[in-house]
Amino acid sequence: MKIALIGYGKMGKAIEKIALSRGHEIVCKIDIDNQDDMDSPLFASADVAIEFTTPATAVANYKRAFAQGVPVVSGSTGWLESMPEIKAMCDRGEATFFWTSNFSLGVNIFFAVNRYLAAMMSGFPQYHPSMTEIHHIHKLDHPSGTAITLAEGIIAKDNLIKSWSEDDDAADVLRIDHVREGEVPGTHIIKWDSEVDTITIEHCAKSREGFALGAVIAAEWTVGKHGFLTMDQLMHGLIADSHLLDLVK
Ligand SMILES: NC(=O)C1=CN([C@@H]2O[C@H](COP(=O)(O)OP(=O)(O)OC[C@H]3O[C@@H](n4cnc5c(N)ncnc54)[C@H](OP(=O)(O)O)[C@@H]3O)[C@@H](O)[C@H]2O)C=CC1
Ligand SMILES: O=C(O)C1=N[C@H](C(=O)O)C[C@H](O)C1
Repeated sequence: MKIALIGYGKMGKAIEKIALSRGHEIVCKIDIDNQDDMDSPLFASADVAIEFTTPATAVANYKRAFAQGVPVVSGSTGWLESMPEIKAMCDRGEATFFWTSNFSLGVNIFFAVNRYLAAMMSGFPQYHPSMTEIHHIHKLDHPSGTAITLAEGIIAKDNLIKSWSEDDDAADVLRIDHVREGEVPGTHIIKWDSEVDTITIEHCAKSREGFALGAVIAAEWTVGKHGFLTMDQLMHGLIADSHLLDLVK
């Protein structure tokens, strides 16, 4: 598979390593100083572009790749207000796009566990949830995209929690705190607290390798497909008994 990398930072470099080890070819690397190469025939020759840049630059990159007819797999976070516009482009047949807040297969299992636990908690109103995400000091956005996905899972499954917030502790609100320290790759902790006990679930990434491997697997899966593609679809293809995932959708 011919891959164009858009963004050659921490994730771009981790993805390059995994992609080469799986026999793929990197046909071009776009970074802040050679963005016009996205208009080149070399970029257009890619089977897929993998985009990891910044909240401020991601959407313009997607549109530039779509204009060249190149499908995009992206993990950039902090731009979700533009998601309806990007989805509409896919629905009109103008683009092929795969995005997830977290490509780690382990995190996607964690998403399912989170939804399952939240559904159970609808029957136990004495428990109230809160979330903490911990990342490296270079991260530009908060809360993390992963924390937002986890929060959406809780809101969808728990009858009592109606919204999330970074500063509101009301009974029907899920509070999300963020911590920025050192070079932490990404940790997400959800606590369900009652008067008598606390139930905690946690996912802790040990490195960026899991994100990068998931992004390359998603790119392999995307080639030849069309429209708006999701990690849920990919996870259904990956686990032997996809009925298990339907239980916690
Ligand atoms: N979904 C997932 O699984 C994951 C998502 N992420 C998300 O991915 C994004 C990138 O993370 P990370 O690699 O750690 O960040 P980095 O800052 O290490 O890398 C971003 C790179 O993009 C470059 N860049 C900035 N603007 C442009 C542009 N317009 N076109 C091309 N390249 C550009 C930057 O260049 P320069 O440094 O010169 O500015 C930098 O090299 C973040 O939004 C993060 O939240 C991260 C990990 C996993
Ligand atoms: O910026 C990061 O590093 C990460 N960003 C993603 C997010 O915002 O959820 C995924 C992962 O946690 C690492």
